[in-house]
Amino acid sequence: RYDEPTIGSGVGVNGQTKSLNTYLSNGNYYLYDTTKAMNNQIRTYTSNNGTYLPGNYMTDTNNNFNASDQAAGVDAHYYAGLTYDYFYNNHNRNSFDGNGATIASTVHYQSNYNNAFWNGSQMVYGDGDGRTFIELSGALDIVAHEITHAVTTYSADLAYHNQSGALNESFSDVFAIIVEGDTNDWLLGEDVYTPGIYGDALRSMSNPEQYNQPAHMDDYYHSPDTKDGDWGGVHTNSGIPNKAFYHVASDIGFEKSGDIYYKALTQYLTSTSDFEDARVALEQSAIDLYGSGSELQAIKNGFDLVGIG
Ligand SMILES: O=C(O)[C@H](CCc1ccccc1)CC1(C(=O)N[C@@H](Cc2c[nH]c3ccccc23)C(=O)O)CCCC1
Ligand SMILES: [Ca+2]
Ligand SMILES: [Zn+2]
Repeated sequence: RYDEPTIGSGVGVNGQTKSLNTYLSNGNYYLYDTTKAMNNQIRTYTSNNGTYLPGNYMTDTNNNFNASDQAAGVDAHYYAGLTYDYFYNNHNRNSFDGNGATIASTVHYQSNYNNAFWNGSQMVYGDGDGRTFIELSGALDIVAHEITHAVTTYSADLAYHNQSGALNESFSDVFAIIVEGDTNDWLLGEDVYTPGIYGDALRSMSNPEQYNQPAHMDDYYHSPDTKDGDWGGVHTNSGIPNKAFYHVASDIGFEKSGDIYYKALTQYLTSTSDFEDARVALEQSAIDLYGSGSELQAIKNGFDLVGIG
């Protein structure tokens, strides 16, 4: 019997059916995508509500992943593929390390786990408790947010505390929004957050204050550089550069802003960059790509409006 790449189907967290790149081996179909460049692989596992990582491969006997306990894996796999495609097609980056690293995701981590994370090697997704969240891999913006953390680690490696940490967070939110690619969608996590409440989200790029984030340096949130202080409030102060991005992308669109932000992240920013350094890096990236024109002006304007001089 030959092992071979196959195309299956699956039903995601929010009930949509999608085509999946799978792999047939010994009569079982695996969430294992070998179709990307240089045979980069996208592999999706389940922790079966435990804490083992990566856990067990998610498999199916008929290549139709439509069971309710498969939905989180379907979306983790499919959205990892979409995010891989974004970085490869728009920035010629082969996976998060630029060298075809395997993208591994584990779903059903712990029980009722209301969060997700990149653990330095792979992505990990909780199922949510059904009230605050449903399975977190069901949101493309969350999957893209996590994979961008890996891109950042292999590029600027922005230290995860204080302003560099808030930038780390902001760049993950920025590429989450760009990968989703909907100019009306400035929200993060809306597809899996509070299923009982319509229209709310974890964060808003256009209106950070709506979810208790500052949108201006005047309101910078001073928090302890500790785990309990969210390392100086990295998920709070990201609202300031996030709002700047909202202004920039509203001016020049997702394609140009994506190219400027990618160049800054991969060629200019370093682990200790702060908000001012980010402005300088983004201005320089705009000049490199487009000269001193409207794109540069958009960066200046966006950062002026949030008080980053
Ligand atoms: O990647 C990240 O920045 C977040 C990683 C959080 C984490 C870190 C280390 C160990 C475990 C979990 C995860 C996400 C996040 O922004 N989490 C925020 C908000 C949040 C989600 N679930 C929560 C539960 C309680 C409190 C806050 C939260 C946080 O952890 O602050 C990103 C997109 C959605 C979830
Ligand atoms: Ca969104
Ligand atoms: Zn993050």
